[in-house]
Amino acid sequence: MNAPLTSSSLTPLADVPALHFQQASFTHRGHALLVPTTLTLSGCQRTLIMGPNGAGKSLFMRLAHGLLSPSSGQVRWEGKPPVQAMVFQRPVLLRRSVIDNLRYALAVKDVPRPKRQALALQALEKFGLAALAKRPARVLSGGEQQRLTLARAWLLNPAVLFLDEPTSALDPAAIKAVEDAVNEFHQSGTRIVMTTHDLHQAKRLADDVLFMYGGQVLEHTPAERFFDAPTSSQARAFIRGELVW
Ligand SMILES: Nc1ncnc2c1ncn2[C@@H]1O[C@H](COP(=O)(O)OP(=O)(O)OP(=O)(O)O)[C@@H](O)[C@H]1O
Repeated sequence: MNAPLTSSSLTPLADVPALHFQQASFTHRGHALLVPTTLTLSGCQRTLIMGPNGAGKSLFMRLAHGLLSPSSGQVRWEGKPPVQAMVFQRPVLLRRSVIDNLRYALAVKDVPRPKRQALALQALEKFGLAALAKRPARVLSGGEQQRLTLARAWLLNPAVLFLDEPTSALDPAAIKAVEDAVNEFHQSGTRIVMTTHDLHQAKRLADDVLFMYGGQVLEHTPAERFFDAPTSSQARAFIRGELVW
């Protein structure tokens, strides 16, 4: 990460509203992919969602972000839904230049045209992409594309940033760049909700851990407690590397 983005694009963050799952479930063709779940995400925590393949982590996150609606129960923000951004495992970018991807995001956000170029350039500088500004976004390497999606999210100044396995296809240096960015979002007051399969990454980043298995949230606890003394046998097996699905 380079220089801080001083003229933060947009308004400072107010307190991040709580997100309540109230008996929220998701069923598909008679299969309960998320059993009725009640929990609250609050504050500016970095919540890491862990669990084996198929546990329901992405599904949970899509429900939280509003990309899916629960089959029963509610997923509800306390008050007005905040500005949110989501970063996926495979970056979703427009077939445009690197800088145009950022300018477009600012246009959608109704940032006045004269300000867009300067803000986009600052974000590129911050995420180490300035030299690539004019390159087509889709020819960037995986790590560069992920940095671009983070730069775009940064310009949106989200109160909540969802990340679905954002580093699973990246090399160690690119992983570090993403983790540094996540921490900068966190320090600027953004709540982080992120899935990962990497226990070491979860230990580095997590304030709290949400552990899922078979469409259930089995644990939602402070990270230290989760790693030192998980309460479920499934989480203990997962931490030992013995729970595959
Ligand atoms: N929109 C959907 N409609 C129907 N089934 C879905 C939907 N989303 C997810 N599923 C199913 O729900 C289950 C959980 O999927 P999900 O992607 O949430 O798992 P995950 O824990 O993120 O797994 P992985 O670690 O492999 O990414 C899977 O069996 C998947 O096929």
